[in-house]
Amino acid sequence: MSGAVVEIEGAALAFGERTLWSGLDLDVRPGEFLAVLGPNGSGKTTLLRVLLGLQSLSAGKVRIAGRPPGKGNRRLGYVPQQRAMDQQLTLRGADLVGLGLDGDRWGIGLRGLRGRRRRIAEAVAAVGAERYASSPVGRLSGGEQQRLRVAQALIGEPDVLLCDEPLASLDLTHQRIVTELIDGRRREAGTAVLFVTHEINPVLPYVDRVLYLVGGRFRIGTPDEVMNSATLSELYGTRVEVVRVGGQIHVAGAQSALCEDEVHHHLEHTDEPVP
Ligand SMILES: Nc1ncnc2c1ncn2[C@@H]1O[C@H](COP(=O)(O)OP(=O)(O)OP(=O)(O)O)[C@@H](O)[C@H]1O
Repeated sequence: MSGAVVEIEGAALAFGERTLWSGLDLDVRPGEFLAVLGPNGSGKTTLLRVLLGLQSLSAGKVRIAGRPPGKGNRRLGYVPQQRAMDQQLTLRGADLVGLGLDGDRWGIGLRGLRGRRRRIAEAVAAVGAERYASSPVGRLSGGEQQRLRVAQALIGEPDVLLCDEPLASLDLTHQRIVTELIDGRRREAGTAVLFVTHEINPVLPYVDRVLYLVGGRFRIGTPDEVMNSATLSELYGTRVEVVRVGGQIHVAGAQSALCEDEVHHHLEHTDEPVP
């Protein structure tokens, strides 16, 4: 036993002729914060789907807390990519958060019910969502819905938290609230965090290691080891300039190396920070 809570060994994933990544070996320790970066279509979400047991590997194996993914693995929390919820959805915010407790043994009776209510209230308060916790989620803004999803993922006290661009629709204040919440959880409870993001800067102070995927290749290391001109130039196969300004990382020049149209489209603004 390596002590890692996520163990990925010799993993490969291909769809038809296209290999997203192969030869991926990665152990994630309890409490570690791993940022998963890479351009559109590089396989970031697919990696999370493998860990969730929703996608099988083409080769290799994956273990979460020593067990295969899927199989009722309650050790996982998941914050999906932001998608607007159906406006007609009448489920209340607090009930959405409470779904994260499903499968917990609350027992029957008032004590179980009170305990459940208290935990939901605490989770709602932790993301600052008290004001709208009783409203139907379909009527809430994208950012409000996203804070409830984070509360839902954390309430089950997971050993591993999988986040798919959880900051995408949040303003700067709520980006900070959510990242500090996730950071607090991993520090206090040793939850390992795999955080897919296009933008490393909002989480840079927390990141222990980066997994950077590009066109079937990848690098794993500390932000300093991966987010530098030499490493990213090698990964993209062209000259890429990485500059640190005021504690932030800016990447320029990667777009010319990317051959997929959608990637060009995504990166067409030269001053946009490249993932
Ligand atoms: N079940 C599938 N069958 C075939 N191709 C798939 C399947 N699932 C994903 N893909 C393809 O694999 C590629 C990687 O998708 P994925 O969603 O993992 O990328 P990503 O890195 O998360 O991208 P983005 O930054 O755009 O969210 C995409 O080209 C996608 O179309």
